[in-house]
Amino acid sequence: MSSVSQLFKNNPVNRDRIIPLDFTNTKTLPDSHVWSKPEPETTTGHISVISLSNPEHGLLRQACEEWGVFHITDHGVSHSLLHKVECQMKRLFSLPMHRKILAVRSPDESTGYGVVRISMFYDKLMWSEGFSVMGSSLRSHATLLWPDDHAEFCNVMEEYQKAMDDLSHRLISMLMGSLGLTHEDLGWLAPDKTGSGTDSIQSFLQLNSYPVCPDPHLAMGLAPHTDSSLLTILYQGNIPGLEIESPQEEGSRWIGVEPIEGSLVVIMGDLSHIISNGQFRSTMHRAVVNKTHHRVSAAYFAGPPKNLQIGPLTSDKNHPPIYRRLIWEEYLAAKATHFNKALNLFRC
Ligand SMILES: C=C1C[C@]23C[C@@]1(O)CC[C@H]2[C@@]12CCC[C@@](C)(C(=O)O1)[C@H]2[C@@H]3C(=O)O
Ligand SMILES: O=C(O)CCC(=O)C(=O)O
Ligand SMILES: [Fe+2]
Repeated sequence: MSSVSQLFKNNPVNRDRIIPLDFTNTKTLPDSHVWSKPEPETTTGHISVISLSNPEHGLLRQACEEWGVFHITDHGVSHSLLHKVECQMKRLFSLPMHRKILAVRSPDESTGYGVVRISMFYDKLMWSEGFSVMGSSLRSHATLLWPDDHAEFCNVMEEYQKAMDDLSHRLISMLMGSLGLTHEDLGWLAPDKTGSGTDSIQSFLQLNSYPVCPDPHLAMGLAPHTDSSLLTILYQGNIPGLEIESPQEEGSRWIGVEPIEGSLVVIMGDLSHIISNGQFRSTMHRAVVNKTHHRVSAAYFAGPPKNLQIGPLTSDKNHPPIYRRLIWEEYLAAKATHFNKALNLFRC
């Protein structure tokens, strides 16, 4: 068992915060899902688009420092695989509730159907449902959803995870390269040819579904949070919904990250903020919902290998480390208790 899975055992979610509302049978927004008065209109920003065929370190670094988010093109993940992932997500979330519930995540488990874990930190419920995949239990959960017909779903998700493993290795190397770090500085980041063993990154796949909502201005798809990963690779199809907090007006303005056909979105996580000694921004983001389109997204979270200590990689005497060293599991445990205040607990 991975130590991240062990962490779920130690931090179980309250059972009543796992099963989502049956959205298909809900024609008006229940009070439990009403968030706030309407906020100011979301604006759009110039989020960088970086081609991985010829990435420029300067541009990459600037995107990580200013926004903490960027689009990637020429990433090598085929259109046909992205299309298959989207179809399989829609297939899963369109199942009737009585069937999805068969694969519900148990309170101390990482894999299965349910609401996202951060739900426990908010009084109101979110207008979303998810399917989380970690480790080897994908097939057993998919069998519960489709007793005779789960092979296609599993094959597509396994192929996608493999593609994301490769891509995240490349991205992590590039990002660290943009900070002037070499493979010697980062032994473990050097691509692991086998993709296995203790040296490989740990990952987690979260499939999100945001059903059509009767009153989107009063609902929340996914509440504001930062990701606890090194980085997250998000496939959001072509329906807008992802928003990031404005770097200039934190806490008051949200900027929509408009989908770009065939691109993927990279979101810097808290651990990249730590490794870069506070230079990379781990952006607060959220997902909003809409009245006409069912939106799905697939978020792949990449973290360091099991039990590997990470910390600020800086030898600059003028900028001593501002965070202490930690392992991913330790950080996730802090996040599971202190949520958005977790990062501060690791400041030197
Ligand atoms: C590996 C992880 C990242 C995550 C917390 C978790 O331990 C498992 C669930 C992940 C997820 C997926 C949806 C959004 C998110 C904020 C959440 O509630 O659960 C992330 C978590 C995170 O980045 O902290
Ligand atoms: O669906 C989205 O656009 C955002 C998903 C996300 O932030 C997450 O899963 O952590
Ligand atoms: Fe996120």
